[in-house]
Amino acid sequence: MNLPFSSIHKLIDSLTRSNASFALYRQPWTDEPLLVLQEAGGAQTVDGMSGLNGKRGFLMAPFKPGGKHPIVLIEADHCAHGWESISDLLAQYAQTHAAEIPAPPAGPLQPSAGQEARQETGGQDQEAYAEAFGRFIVPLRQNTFQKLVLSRCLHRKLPEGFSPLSTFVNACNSYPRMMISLTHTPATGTWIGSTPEIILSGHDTQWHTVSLAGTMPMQGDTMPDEWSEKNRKEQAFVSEYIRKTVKQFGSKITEKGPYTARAGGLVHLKTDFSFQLKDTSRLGDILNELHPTPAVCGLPKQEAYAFIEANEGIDRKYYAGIIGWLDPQGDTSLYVNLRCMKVEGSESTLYAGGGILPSSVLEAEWEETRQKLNTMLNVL
Ligand SMILES: C=C(O[C@H]1C=CC=C(C(=O)O)[C@@H]1O)C(=O)O
Repeated sequence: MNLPFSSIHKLIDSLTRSNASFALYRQPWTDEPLLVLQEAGGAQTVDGMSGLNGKRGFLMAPFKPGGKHPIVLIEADHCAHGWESISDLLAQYAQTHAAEIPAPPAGPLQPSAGQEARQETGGQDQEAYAEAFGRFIVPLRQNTFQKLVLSRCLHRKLPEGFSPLSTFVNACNSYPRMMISLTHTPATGTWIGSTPEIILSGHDTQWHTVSLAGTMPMQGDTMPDEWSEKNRKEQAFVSEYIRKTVKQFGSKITEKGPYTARAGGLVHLKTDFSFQLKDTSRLGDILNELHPTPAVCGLPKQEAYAFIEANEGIDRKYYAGIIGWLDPQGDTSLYVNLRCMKVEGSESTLYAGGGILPSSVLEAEWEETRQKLNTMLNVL
């Protein structure tokens, strides 16, 4: 994917410092950027996932919806696809909203060679992660939980001349299999992500979700496919949960997998679930049951949800939440917001987690989160 004209490039970057609400995204295996832009004001907030029933728009739901992190729906007052139409739309928008768009910062749009400030400014260090791992492993080994997902965050100083749009385009070019997004609303702030995990997609009666878990690094250009017992179990828990949930809502369920699927420099175990829905007016209810799947939370679900909030030691915000286009009358493509970062001022916060079972080993889990964090670090 190429960058748009420099004026549009600067404008998109400036919008991430304004009160505008927009989502720029690219679907897997396409080369076309899509823009959803709300005409004015903060995006609509929705009470609970079921409040999404019948609604249409670009959705950002946090891991745990609540006061500080609302479920947000960007209204599709304007939609465009391809840089040409996006440029036309944004040029018009800039004319009518000139007073609200901050001037671009002086200096180069893209960092020049050797300028990448790979400076860590904090986040969870290995010691804090080890302590959290200790808190998670005890109830797992006591069989209170079957699985828990432990996450961490990493703060990085942004490189000089950092451009959200350049990072978005870099991610599009580096990760053809993933859904890439650059989103901004006053309530959520700015997020950039590169996710491999669909939570719900489809149209009319034909619907799809996946169970994705278990991780190994790519071996050069080869996808490894010798999965450990731990990885298989970890993914089987997710499949079991999804199978049960899909049965509540859908019919004619078919399953394919588990098989090895690539996601950037990593591979995961994946199972596809296809099913039919009689009516699409309750997509919010389905999301309410599906989210958070044991790929990002744990089992039993409600207890794991509460345990993670009390013991993980980080605020996941919109990481491990839901991101994407919701349209009960048209096409829906919603993803779990993984391999993502929040951009704020001169800093970014990157997030990654991994499934912990009683047999988990601290060092291996830390290494896995490090590899997952590299997905976004590599395009920064
Ligand atoms: C929770 C994350 O990944 C999930 C998806 C695939 C594999 C996972 C794993 O192996 O633990 C996680 O369940 C993350 O990327 O932060």
